[in-house]
Amino acid sequence: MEELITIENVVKNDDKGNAILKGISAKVMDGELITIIGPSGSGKSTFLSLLNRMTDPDSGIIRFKGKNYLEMNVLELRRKIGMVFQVPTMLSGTVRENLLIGPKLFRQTLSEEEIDNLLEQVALPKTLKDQDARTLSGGQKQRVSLARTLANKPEILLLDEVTASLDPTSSLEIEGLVQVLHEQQRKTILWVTHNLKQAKRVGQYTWVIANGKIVEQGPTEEVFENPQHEITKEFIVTAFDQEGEIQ
Ligand SMILES: Nc1ncnc2c1ncn2[C@@H]1O[C@H](COP(=O)(O)OP(=O)(O)OP(=O)(O)O)[C@@H](O)[C@H]1O
Repeated sequence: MEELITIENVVKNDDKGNAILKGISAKVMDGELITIIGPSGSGKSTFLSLLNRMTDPDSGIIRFKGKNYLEMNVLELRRKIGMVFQVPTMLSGTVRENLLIGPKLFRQTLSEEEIDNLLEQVALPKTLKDQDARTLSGGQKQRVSLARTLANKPEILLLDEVTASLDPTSSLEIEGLVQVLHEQQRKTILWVTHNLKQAKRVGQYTWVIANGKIVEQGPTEEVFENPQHEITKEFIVTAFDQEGEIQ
């Protein structure tokens, strides 16, 4: 299995120089689905934003297939490593126009067949193509947002709380779509979620970020069933306790 992303001792400070991420090292192998969990404010979103160069580390190196991020063209990198956010932002225009935006940056377009195919991947009817994207429901917008990222044919998908603002049904539907992308297209996925049940359900591997460090990483089942680190134990037990089901 190929090593896609290599993270070497990455430090990221806030504007005042306080460390948000305090030396993170990790590897992402081709085809993995990694769920990233951890207490609120621990640095999960900051970590993910470094991986598609929305921001750069203060020290340390991130590599994609061995190449230093800083030596890569940003647009090209974001095309290969796509990101989907908690709140789907639709640009003005139809669903079709929203899907064409990414390829347009590279002077490319999508055939109607490719558009239909993208809509099919996110389980939206073709008939939505001509609808104003801003009139869609929250769940539909998140599907378009996912399809818009997929239009760039990314090798890696970064998902930042993508189901957090959806109702439980839409959330499970998006979850299912992502799992299909992973299983059928072998997409590599890093998925930050505060929904521990979701992290447990979908993850192959799970990383726990606490206080700006990865304090635990391993196969998802092991992390949940037999956490090694005190912070993880407390975090998982407290969360499941609140939901009324310690396992
Ligand atoms: N641009 C910034 N300037 C200053 N502080 C920041 C900035 N971005 C993030 N932080 C701080 O860094 C810490 C980590 O934030 P981050 O959003 O990465 O955490 P998180 O684990 O994703 O949290 P949550 O689960 O609540 O979304 C927080 O204390 C946050 O206030």
